[in-house]
Amino acid sequence: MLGFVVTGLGRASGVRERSPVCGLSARRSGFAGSTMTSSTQAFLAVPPMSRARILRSGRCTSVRMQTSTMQKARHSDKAPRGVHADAAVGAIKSEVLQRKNIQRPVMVGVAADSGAGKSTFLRRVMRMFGSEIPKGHTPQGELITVICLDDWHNRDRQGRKEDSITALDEKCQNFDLMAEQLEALKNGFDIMKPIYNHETGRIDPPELVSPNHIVVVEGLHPMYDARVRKLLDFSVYLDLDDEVKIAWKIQRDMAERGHTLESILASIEARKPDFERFVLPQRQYADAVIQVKLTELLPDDKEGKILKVRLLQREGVPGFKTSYLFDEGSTIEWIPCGRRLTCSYPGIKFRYGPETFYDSDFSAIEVDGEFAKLEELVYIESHLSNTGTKYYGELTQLMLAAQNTPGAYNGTALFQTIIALKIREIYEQLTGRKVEPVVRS
Ligand SMILES: Nc1ncnc2c1ncn2[C@@H]1O[C@H](COP(=O)(O)OP(=O)(O)OP(=O)(O)O)[C@@H](O)[C@H]1O
Ligand SMILES: O=C(CO)[C@H](O)[C@H](O)COP(=O)(O)O
Repeated sequence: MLGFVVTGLGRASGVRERSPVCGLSARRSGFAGSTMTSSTQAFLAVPPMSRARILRSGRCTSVRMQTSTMQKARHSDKAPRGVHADAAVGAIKSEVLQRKNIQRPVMVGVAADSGAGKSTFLRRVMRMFGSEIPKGHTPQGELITVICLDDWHNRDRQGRKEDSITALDEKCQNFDLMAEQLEALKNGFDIMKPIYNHETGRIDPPELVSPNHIVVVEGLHPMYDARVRKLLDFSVYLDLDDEVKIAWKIQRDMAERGHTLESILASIEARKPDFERFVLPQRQYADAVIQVKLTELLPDDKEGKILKVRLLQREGVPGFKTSYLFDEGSTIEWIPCGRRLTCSYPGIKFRYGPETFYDSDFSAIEVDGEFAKLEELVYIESHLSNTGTKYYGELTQLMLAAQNTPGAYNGTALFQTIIALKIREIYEQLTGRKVEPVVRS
């Protein structure tokens, strides 16, 4: 038994509303400074409930420490310049397991390049579990926690510059620590996870993250390291063609961040070799891939407003019943425009069929074009099966509820919503639990 008083922990600085994932305009927060202070050490020794309270309040109170429940992570000091020396894993199982009655955390990986729509997708997923996005660095809702893998970058922005290395490079991640901490979380232990602060480009002292019913790990490399990959119950890859990536980045970075067209194109080009080397290969491991391409309904369209979106679903994944159109396993082309579905130019075309992807059995649903009226989607929904809905029309209701989000009228929202429903279904299948629908009929 140890016993001392924690003082001067400092404030959780700059806590502002942020997106569920890395690097969106709302900025990340953390504690000031980047090395482990005696107060941080003392903090690690406080029981998890008290630590959580301190973190949530953003204030330091004097806490008399009863017992030590955290230990230094084995791989914490492997990073260059010892940046992760203060990371830790729980020495005993998290009290959260009992309090929330968690049987086993279900872990989901979401991989994509920066700007590929992870935040937009994860907002849909979080809404599926009724979670408002909590404030703070890592959103920890009642049912779901979303962890950004940028937090295991082992060099800060300056360090990357000095070493001429991009954030996508495998050498820029502390995979040993990532694997150790995510495994601990999956096995029911709290962790003190590092923070990569996108506002300052620095690595901040760690934050407490506890196991949850569902833990999503998202970012550039969730399926890169075999040890992390094996922890995942389900994995998703968001796969944008270059033209679409450029169109979305232009729209965001020019409109919202004041970048020039030249600088956006240059940054995409500069990242490309490492993207192809370190991020893209993870696509082969994904259980679901959402591909976003330019439309084929308009010849030579480069604008990126009308999209062809494909949902590739791996067959045979435990708990994952693949969705299909009309008749499972057959090949279908469908133009639903007519009396039951209003279409505007250039129309809408669906395809469904089995497909071999990286030598594995997949099925693919594809939609090219835009929906004119979301309330008519129920007609499409009535021809889709295994969507994971709990009542007839739930998919349409969810699409309607998110009608002001990016891609609401095309296949990106449709397939992202189906995958969010699938994550709910997989969670239920793997745990035997039930989750109430958030949007009622
Ligand atoms: N389905 C979509 N249709 C059109 N635009 C989209 C879609 N999804 C995302 N976008 C736009 O693309 C940009 C990037 O999206 P988002 O922030 O979700 O990506 P991200 O992967 O989280 O990015 P980062 O990693 O850089 O934070 C945003 O401007 C967003 O509005
Ligand atoms: O690809 C990224 C994933 O979000 C970022 O560029 C990377 O994490 C580095 O962040 P920053 O540019 O804020 O230093």
